[in-house]
Amino acid sequence: MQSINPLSGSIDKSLVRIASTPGLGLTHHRSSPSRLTVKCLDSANGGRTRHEWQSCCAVLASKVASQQQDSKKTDGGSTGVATVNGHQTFDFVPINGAVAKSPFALPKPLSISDFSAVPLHGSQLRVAYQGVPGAYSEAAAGKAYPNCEPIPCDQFEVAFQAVEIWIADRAVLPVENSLGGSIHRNYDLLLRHRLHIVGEVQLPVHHCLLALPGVRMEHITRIISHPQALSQCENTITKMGLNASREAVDDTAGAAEYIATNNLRNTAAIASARAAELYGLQTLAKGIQDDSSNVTRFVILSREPIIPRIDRPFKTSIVFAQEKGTNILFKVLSSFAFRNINLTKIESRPHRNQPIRVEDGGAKQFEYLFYVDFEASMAEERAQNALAEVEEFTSFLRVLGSYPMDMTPWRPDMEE
Ligand SMILES: O=C(O)C(=O)Cc1ccccc1
Repeated sequence: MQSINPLSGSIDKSLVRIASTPGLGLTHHRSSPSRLTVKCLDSANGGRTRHEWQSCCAVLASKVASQQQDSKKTDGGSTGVATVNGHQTFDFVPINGAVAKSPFALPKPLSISDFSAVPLHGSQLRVAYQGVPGAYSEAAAGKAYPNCEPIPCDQFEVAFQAVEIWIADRAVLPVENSLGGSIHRNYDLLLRHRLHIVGEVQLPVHHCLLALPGVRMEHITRIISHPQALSQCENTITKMGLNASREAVDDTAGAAEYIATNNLRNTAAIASARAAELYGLQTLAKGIQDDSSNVTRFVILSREPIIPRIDRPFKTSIVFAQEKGTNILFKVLSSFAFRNINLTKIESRPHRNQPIRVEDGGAKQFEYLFYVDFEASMAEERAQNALAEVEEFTSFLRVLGSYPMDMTPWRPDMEE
């Protein structure tokens, strides 16, 4: 029997090779006179080590800082110029006659082809999230690390990469919601990348319907938001009798920012009260989620796993592929049941590396990967024994992380 390393917890079998993210190299170019951008290269084209990355980032950061100084001088110093998270910003601009904080006053999201170098801020933990300021993921980052520097990214993939290339220390990723269910794409990303889950955050989510100041409910013909937010509010919106199309965008706060930036008077966003404040929108309705107890679960990702402990409640997340045979899933689940280990989640996803198995008689079976969360620490013998047994029924098994459970007492009226 193969032994399990309780730290990394990985038991990769040679039969199934799940590709880890290739090593990334770094180059930089100027995309505009005042903006330095960073491009990623595959390691095959001359990748760099982690330490080289760190020094590259530091060099880039100082170049950006000096460029910002230079452009401030040449611009002659425009009124209301400020700095947020080390980014040059413009403080207050009028939107539709109202004085609101400009979307441009907030840190710009990192994008995959244009990695703006983020200044390194001493010992402050940098937490990457998908979206723009005001997104629920930013609130989740703040709940996990109250003094962190949140780093907005335009895609989840970019948030993963930001950690992998040391631009950020952690990434925060929504994985499931009590009303909307699992965020499937993020399960796939967990497998594709080699980051470790080091924590979880459960965030009560209270959605608002936001529009430009002066816009009334009857003007709204379009509602835009993150697909999860649209699905969490679907019944309420239908009951409100709004004759509006729904459109999915990358994140809730991004929807609010889009309305403000484009002065869209027929469009409303589903987003947080904080997004309304940041982008100068008014709240047409609040608490529009279909159930007041609407909670989103986020996982916190890091380059290194944490050391599992037994002095507080821990959860462990695994992913596995079944070995050929009968009742495999039942056998796997019974490995936990016999040891009184509670399962909190099971999710199946298509096995993209090997989506179909052709049986002897020609029947085609779809192949799945199973994601399971259970309430035990990898430091516990019962968890190690359960996984050793699971390994016998699986062709691939990986521990995504063993981490403290979010035990924050919860009330439906807790506002985010
Ligand atoms: O779009 C956001 O604000 C996110 O952080 C993703 C999300 C969307 C809806 C509920 C919880 C998280």
